[in-house]
Amino acid sequence: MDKIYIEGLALQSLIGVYDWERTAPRPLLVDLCLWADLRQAAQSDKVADTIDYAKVAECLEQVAASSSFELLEALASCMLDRLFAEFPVLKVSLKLSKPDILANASNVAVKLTRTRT
Ligand SMILES: Nc1nc2c(c(=O)[nH]1)N=C([C@H](O)[C@@H](O)CO)CN2
Repeated sequence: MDKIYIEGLALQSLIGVYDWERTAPRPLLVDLCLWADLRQAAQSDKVADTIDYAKVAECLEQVAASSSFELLEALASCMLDRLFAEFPVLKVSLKLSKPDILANASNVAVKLTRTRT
């Protein structure tokens, strides 16, 4: 199956379990793989025949900016729900990273993979 990738998408969201995290939006990173049938776009060379990755990025930015979850898992799940609702994707794998939050780690992340039911 064909795939579209977005890697290192920088977003901001109010997210975290603890009070000290909930005073200001925090930088997050998204790595995304979308499974879709890209044969028509490959043939036509028209953006209207594919999933526009710029529109996908806008969608994720909007979800992140307008939400205030505690857990990365919850925000990632909300993002997947929006992607399935707004784009003809067959399967999505989304890694959501929260860099520089743990003293002795450069990054923490969750990765969710879902197939359209
Ligand atoms: N599995 C998770 N564990 C934790 C999360 C999370 O989102 N998923 N979040 C936190 C805190 O908000 C963290 O960012 C700061 O300690 C802790 N564990």
